[in-house]
Amino acid sequence: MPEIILSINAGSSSVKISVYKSPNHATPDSTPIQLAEASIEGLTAPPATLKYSRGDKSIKGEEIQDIKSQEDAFRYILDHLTKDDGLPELARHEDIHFACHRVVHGGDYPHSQVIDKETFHHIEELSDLAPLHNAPALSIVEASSKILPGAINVAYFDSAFHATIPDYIHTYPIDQTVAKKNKLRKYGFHGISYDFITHAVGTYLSKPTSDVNIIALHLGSGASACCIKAGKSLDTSMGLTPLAGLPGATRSGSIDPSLMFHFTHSAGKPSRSSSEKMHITEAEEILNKKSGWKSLTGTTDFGQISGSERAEDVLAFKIFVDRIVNYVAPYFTKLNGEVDALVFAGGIGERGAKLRTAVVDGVKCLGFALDGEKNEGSGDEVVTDISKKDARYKTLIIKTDEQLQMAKGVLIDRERLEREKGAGSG
Ligand SMILES: Nc1ncnc2c1ncn2[C@@H]1O[C@H](COP(=O)(O)OP(=O)(O)O)[C@@H](O)[C@H]1O
Ligand SMILES: CC(=O)OP(=O)(O)O
Ligand SMILES: [Mg+2]
Repeated sequence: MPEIILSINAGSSSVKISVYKSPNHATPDSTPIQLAEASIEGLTAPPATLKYSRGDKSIKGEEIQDIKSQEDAFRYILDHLTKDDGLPELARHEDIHFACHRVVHGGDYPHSQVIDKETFHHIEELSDLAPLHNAPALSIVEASSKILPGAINVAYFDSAFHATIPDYIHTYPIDQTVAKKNKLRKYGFHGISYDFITHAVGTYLSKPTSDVNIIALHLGSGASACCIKAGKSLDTSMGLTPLAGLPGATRSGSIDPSLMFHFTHSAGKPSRSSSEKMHITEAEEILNKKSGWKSLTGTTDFGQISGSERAEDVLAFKIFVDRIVNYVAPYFTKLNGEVDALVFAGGIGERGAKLRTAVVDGVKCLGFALDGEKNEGSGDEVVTDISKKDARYKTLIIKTDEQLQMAKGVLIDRERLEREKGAGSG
């Protein structure tokens, strides 16, 4: 019997939820059938907006009030889905069999986990290392366990895709006794998206994923770059936490680590937003929540920044381009120049034509070049080739879909997940 899968992607500025039905006689190679997709965006730039699509019905961006957190967004969307008469497959909460949750920091977990008390507690312990993400995702898991007691709640980790990064890349050159004891290493994030992207490029180029070599850029409210060699993560720009690497909506990205001690004398003190469940210092608060585009321009909306000629916006735009280019060239050399494509994904990567133009211009000496018209007009396809005809290397836009990647995972791993659910209190 077809089963209903709810796939929940809690980002730092948005919650995206898709509803799927498993096909009849599903196998691990089957693709879940999407019934509806809802998102609430702009959590860091209120009012939040709702988008919804089901068949031909769509809501393009309706302003909604009083949605202040990822949990509010989850409850709102679930209510919207169950009340939609055109979605009879999900009329009651009991109709949902699997609820997939994107969890950004999964520590050493190499793959998805059914969320029982122990897993929940372990993810909670990692909250300090993903202050914008793990706690909001867990608030959704808690709500989901109460509202959907019959569903199997599964955590999919952003960090898991990067388990293949070799030790000389994931090790920081610091005292190894402390590093090992406190598990201080590069983990990397946006992995569910990079997994989707790797498969999409393989399908597009008719290659097995194990032959895919790409430089992928997931650019959203949080932004990162990933060097994917033979279908596996070789390196990525985020680190122990999602703060490292590229700047984001409210995040500084990499800076000189000494800077904070000159910025404020209370860098090491607990921040006011620390709670019993999450301990973060003043420094972490400033660099995660009060930096990035917000600190430079006053807005977290990169769409607004790219369309403006204001000096602050132009500076923010140039900083982003500079930091992105700083990753593309080294990753190109790590791949020995054997590159299938440079890939743009995420809210800014998919919608920011001007940013793509500037980034590709910054790496044109490597052999990348854009077709101006294709770059302006990407449609609904999963993969859009925007490279100039005679470019040495391809440039692609990929509409990444973390929700679909998680739902596919359910069909691949369902036996293990059902076993884990049976073994634990799930
Ligand atoms: N036309 C556009 N050009 C550039 N950036 C855009 C455009 N539209 C939206 N964005 C940006 O996309 C970002 C959100 O990306 P998304 O990947 O959905 O976020 P999240 O990190 O919460 O998952 C926001 O900074 C938003 O301003
Ligand atoms: C890991 C991360 O930064 O995620 P997001 O871009 O969704 O905030
Ligand atoms: Mg995201």
